[in-house]
Amino acid sequence: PLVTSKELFKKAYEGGYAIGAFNVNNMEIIQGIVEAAKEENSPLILQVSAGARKYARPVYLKKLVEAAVEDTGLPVVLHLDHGESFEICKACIDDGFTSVMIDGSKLPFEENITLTKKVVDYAHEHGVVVEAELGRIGGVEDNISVGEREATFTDPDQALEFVERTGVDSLAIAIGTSHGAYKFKGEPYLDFKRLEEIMKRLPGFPLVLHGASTVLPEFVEACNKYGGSIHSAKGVPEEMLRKAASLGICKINIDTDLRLAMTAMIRKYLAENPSEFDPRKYLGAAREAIKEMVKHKIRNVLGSSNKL
Ligand SMILES: O=C(COP(=O)(O)O)NO
Ligand code: NA
Ligand SMILES: [Zn+2]
Repeated sequence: PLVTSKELFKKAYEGGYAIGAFNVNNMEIIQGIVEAAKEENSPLILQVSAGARKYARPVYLKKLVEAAVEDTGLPVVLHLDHGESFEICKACIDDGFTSVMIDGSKLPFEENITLTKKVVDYAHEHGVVVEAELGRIGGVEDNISVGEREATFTDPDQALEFVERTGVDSLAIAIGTSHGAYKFKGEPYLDFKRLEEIMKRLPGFPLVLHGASTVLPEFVEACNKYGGSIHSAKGVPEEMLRKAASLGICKINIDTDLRLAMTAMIRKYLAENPSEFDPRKYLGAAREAIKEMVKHKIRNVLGSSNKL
C-alpha cells in the first residue's frame, strides 16, 4: 500500500538506519527501484520532483507507482520532492501523495515558517506528512568562508524554533551537501558537529539529507569510456553517509547515482551492440543497473535491509 513515513522514520531513528528516497521519472526507474527494495525487504520512498511531473505528466507517475505497489505488495511512500509552492503541495496531497516537501529554504526565515505551516495545516488535515528545509542545500563551494558557512548551513537554534512553530514532520538540513555530480572541489566534508547540535535540540526528530549521491567513480568512468564527458565529478563518500544514517538522518535522497548508473549502462549497451535498435534492450539493461545500484545503497549506505 501507499504509506506515510511517520512510522518508518520512527523505526529508522531508533534502529540507527535510514530510508532511501529515490527520484523517479519513468517506468524502468520505478521498476528497478521497487524490485531492489522487494529483494532487500526494505522500506522505500519514491519521490517525484516538479520536473518529473512536467516530464512524465502527473497521472502517468501516479499510476506507475500504484502499479508498482500492486505488483510487489510493498509499503511505499509517495513523496513530492522540493515542492516550492503551497499549490503544488496541495495538488499532490489531493492526488494521493502520502508525503510532500515544501522547500522554503530560499525564503527568509519567517516566510519559510509561514509557508511551511500553511502546507502542514493542509497536509495534516488529509493524513499526509510534511518535510521542510532550513539552510541552503546548494552549490556549496568547498573553501567557503566560515561566515558563508554560517549563512548557508542549518542553524541548530533556528531548527528547533522552526520545528516548534511549523509542526513539520521532518526537516532537510544543510551540513555540506549539494545537488548533482559536482559536490566538492576539494575534500568531501559533512558538518557532523552541526548535525549533533541539531539532534541535541530535536531528540528523536527525523532529519533528511539531500544531495547524498556518492557519484561512484566506476560509473563516471564507464560513462566516459563509452562517449561521455563528465569531469571533476565528486560526491559524498559512502562511509560518511553510513555515519549520517546511524545518527538522526532518517531519509537519504539519491538521484544522481541512479542517473549515472542508467546512463553508463545505456552508453555501454549501445557501444557494444551497434546493430541493436530495440529500446527494450538498452532500457532493460538500464533497469537492471538501477536495481543493482539501489540494492547496493540499501545494503552499503542505508542499512534498511529486512526492516519491513
Ligand atoms: O537531494 C536530491 C538528490 O541529490 P543527488 O543529486 O545527490 O542525488 N534530491 O532531492
Ligand atoms: Na538514522
Ligand atoms: Zn534535494
